[in-house]
Amino acid sequence: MKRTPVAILAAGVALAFLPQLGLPAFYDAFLYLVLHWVVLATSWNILSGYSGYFSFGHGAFFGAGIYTSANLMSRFDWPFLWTLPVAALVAAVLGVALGAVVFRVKGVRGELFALLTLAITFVIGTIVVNTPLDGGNGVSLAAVAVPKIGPTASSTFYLLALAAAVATLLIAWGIQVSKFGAGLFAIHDDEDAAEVMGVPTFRYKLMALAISCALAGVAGGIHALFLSYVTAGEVFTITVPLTVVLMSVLGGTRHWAGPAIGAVAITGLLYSFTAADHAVAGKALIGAILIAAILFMPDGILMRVQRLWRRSPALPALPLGAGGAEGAGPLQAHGDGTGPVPSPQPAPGGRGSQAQAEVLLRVQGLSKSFKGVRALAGVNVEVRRGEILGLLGPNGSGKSTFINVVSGHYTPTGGSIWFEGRSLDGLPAHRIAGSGIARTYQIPRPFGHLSVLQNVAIATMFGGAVGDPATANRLAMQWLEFTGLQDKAMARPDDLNLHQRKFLELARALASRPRLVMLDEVLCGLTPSEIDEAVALIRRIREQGSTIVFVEHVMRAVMALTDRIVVFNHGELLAEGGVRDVMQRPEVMSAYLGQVAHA
Ligand SMILES: Nc1ncnc2c1ncn2[C@@H]1O[C@H](COP(=O)(O)OP(=O)(O)OP(=O)(O)O)[C@@H](O)[C@H]1O
Repeated sequence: MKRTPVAILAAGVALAFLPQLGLPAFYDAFLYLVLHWVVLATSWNILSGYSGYFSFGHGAFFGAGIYTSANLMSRFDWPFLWTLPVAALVAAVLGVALGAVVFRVKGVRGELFALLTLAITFVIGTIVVNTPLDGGNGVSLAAVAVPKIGPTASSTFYLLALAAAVATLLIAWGIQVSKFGAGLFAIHDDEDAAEVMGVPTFRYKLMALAISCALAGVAGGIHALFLSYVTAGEVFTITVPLTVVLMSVLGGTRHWAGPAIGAVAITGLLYSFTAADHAVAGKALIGAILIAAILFMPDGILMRVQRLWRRSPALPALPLGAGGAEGAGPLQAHGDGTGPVPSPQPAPGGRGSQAQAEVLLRVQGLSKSFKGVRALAGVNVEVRRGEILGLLGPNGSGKSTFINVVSGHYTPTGGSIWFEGRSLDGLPAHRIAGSGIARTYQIPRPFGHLSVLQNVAIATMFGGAVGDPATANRLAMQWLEFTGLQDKAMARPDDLNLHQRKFLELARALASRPRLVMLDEVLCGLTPSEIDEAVALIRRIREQGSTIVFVEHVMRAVMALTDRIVVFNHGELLAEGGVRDVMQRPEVMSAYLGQVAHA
């Protein structure tokens, strides 16, 4: 069994004996509040810290839990403990209903998402006040019996919050080290790139929101009875979201334990000042600490401590598996069918034999317009299994748009796409990736907070359907060996030069074991010797079985690599055929080569 969950459980069991010491109720109440904020901050972090969708609506879900439990207890005489699962469910359903709408709108990210979730808090608060749920007078729970879990009522609340905190931390840890967590971290850094690499972004965000809300709902349910009298004016405020954001940012949002550390620090400080009758001074001090933390520890206390511990300032927290290279085994000579093994047979349809090869990708009448700009105007293209098809054309002729539409990054305006005989029409990008198509970006788009190894491991997990992060890390290491980046496995993408970043794009594309790879100007910006290296690598990619669509302006690479070319001009197919034949044609010379000659 893994050490972390055992440690969390052991700490939980040890803390459960605290009430046996017979401490004054004051300490029970203080510890209850600490654990209460641990649950709230950690649950917030599961969506907002991991995926980067900063929510200011946590008060709404917490409040939904409070009012669900309060009403079930006061109106329907439900036993307190029975109300907790319902509080979790109501909060989760509320979150899913919100996410199902909001997560579909691409524009609602960042600050817009934060503002929208805050607005939801006030809307729900207004509804609660103006309905019998609260009625404007609040709900009194003075008559509700506190279950006898601990020796006293205050110790019961402490034990309930402890159980909720242990469960929440275990869930947060489990998500962080899982494939699900890796997908959330990828969404955090570049949602569109994550989707194109096979991460089901919509489903993952919805799942994270549902879990986050359910845990907040449980915290709310417990807190309702702890308060014994609840009013909407105190529940549906900005205080809850603001506090959990501060706690998580202080502790560190990229680690399951970060928000808990922040919660302990801030609650402890606030309480010690309140107890000493210096509440205002306490709040001012916390403000100062937060400003200092944001300035000097922008990744949070935990990350800073981890860096000092490892004496490696560049090393980020490792969300995948047991932690980066430790999980990466030695390169397997022939792998298990998912790593970069040499193809036992020559690739079907090498140079000169494409006429007989099966059609892998068929694109018919494909068009794409951007508010009046016709980027693709009904092109028909066939890509044959095993070939390297060059996609050429002057600037703005629609080459990148072709890749963007086929990979699902953009929805086409018209036409149809068939891959291995199956229609891709209407499929989301992650399902297109899952069906065996990978792409690189003209300007590399690595996940900036993840290591080079983790970047590739994500492609292995989602495009390559590897479920276990440790296996994904091992396979990712093989792809780094294949592209010559093995020495950079633990570096951040920011530490790579352009050449290495382009090769990282290639490694990520290959790691999903695609049957079709679309390379968008991978040679752009490279030196002549780097281009030679890349050309050799692309040959090796074809040799190990992939079909390649190759968008490129570097003509010597096009000449060296392609079996056939198609030429676009103004979003239309201008010519196609053998590279030497097509490039001699006058219409191509004037459209494409003419422009290059004048460039
Ligand atoms: N997201 C977008 N919004 C608006 N217009 C776009 C968008 N993407 C592409 N276009 C337009 O579509 C046309 C085709 O662009 P595209 O990037 O596909 O050309 P390209 O052949 O790849 O060019 P280059 O060789 O310079 O990369 C251009 O006029 C471009 O301005």
